[in-house]
Amino acid sequence: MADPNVQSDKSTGDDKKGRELTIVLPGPDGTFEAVAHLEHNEDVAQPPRLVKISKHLLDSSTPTSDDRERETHIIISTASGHRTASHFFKECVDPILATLYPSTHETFTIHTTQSASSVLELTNTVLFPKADEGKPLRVILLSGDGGIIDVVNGLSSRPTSTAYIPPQVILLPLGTANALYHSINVGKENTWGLNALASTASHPLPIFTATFSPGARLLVDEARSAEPLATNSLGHGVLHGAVVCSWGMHASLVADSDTTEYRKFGLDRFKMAAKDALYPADGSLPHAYKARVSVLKNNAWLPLQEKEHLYTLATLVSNLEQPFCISPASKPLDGSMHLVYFGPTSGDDAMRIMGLAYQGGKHVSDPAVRYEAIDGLRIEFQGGETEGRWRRICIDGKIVRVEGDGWVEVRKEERRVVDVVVVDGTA
Ligand SMILES: Nc1ncnc2c1ncn2[C@@H]1O[C@H](COP(=O)(O)OP(=O)(O)OP(=O)(O)O)[C@@H](O)[C@H]1O
Repeated sequence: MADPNVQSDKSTGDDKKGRELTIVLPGPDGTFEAVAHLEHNEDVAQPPRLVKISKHLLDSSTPTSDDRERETHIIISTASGHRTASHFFKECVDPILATLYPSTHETFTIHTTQSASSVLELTNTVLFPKADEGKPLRVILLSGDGGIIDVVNGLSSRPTSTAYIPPQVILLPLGTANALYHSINVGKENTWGLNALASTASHPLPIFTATFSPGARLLVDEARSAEPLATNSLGHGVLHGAVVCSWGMHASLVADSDTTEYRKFGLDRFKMAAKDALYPADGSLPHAYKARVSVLKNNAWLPLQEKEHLYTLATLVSNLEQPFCISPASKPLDGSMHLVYFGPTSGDDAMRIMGLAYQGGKHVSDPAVRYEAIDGLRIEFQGGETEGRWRRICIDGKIVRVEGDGWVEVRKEERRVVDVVVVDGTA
């Protein structure tokens, strides 16, 4: 899927070969276009550098649209990924915004995170009230999946009025995995979301709701403390997601690798934690996770026959990292939910299966893997796991520990609380 407004220049000198990126951004009023010349970082996990930005007037003298009505908020999540969001904003995003929106960019409000709860607080206190009174908002989010999930949860936490307008969110992938960004832009050149800065096309973000039994706690501060969840009218804990709900191997490795120490290794932290989980020091097999697992299809809950499990994952996206295709049948923002499942096996076999996911999602054809479209997933522990570490559920990177006889139930959510800005009308 090539974007005609994005060019990778591979014809320059050897040292820069393949590292240049040119993005043509149509001015929002149709009278000019901005051309941003960038240079990719040698480390592909690091954002590009803006070399030059120029502006060209177009022949058309009739402005096509004007986006002055949309109030813009910029969220810089300082601790996401390699902690480069602030630098990338100052050196790259801000000059592009100044060129695209010369008369309004100074009115854009910049929010820089101060703590792990900053995005949720901002959403609750600023974004939700404005959206709920019908103010069109644009949110430029420099973060990983955690940032958008906090926005989604903040906007979903209260009933909305009839005036509610879903904020438009522009995702700039400054986190580690950036699953949502890479799934929306699968197969395209990585522009770090910059081409979306000039787009007004958007698509509703499909989300799911995870409901938890009483006593379930959100683990925070590297699992040093546990907090209660927001609750629904029945008093059950609730968390919304747009990417993944998992239990077993995937949830454990996300949880175990979410420490400052592991985070220094970027994406490799997941592989390092996977090795630790799959090859226990005493030489035993990976843990066989015990619970009753059911899937929701056509309004009926169907229990799996297996009583022990290794990998249980429901996802709304295709890619959990850019090269890690967990669900090849998922199309960008299509609202489908897929189950990826396999039972207890050796560390080598689990690594082999996961390796296939890095080959364009070939694992789904492996006989050991169950892969199907579902509408929901339920996990009931029924006292089968006495240790809390085997009852950790991952919702888009957040970890919730469920009680010994507790449960979690995940369903696709009908509500749409944010729209994601897309380019060319395609997701
Ligand atoms: N100033 C800050 N101090 C403490 N925590 C912060 C601060 N800014 C952001 N955070 C937290 O850091 C975490 C960053 O998560 P985020 O998902 O954005 O990045 P990531 O985990 O590197 O990427 P991904 O989820 O895509 O793998 C979030 O929990 C966020 O609340």
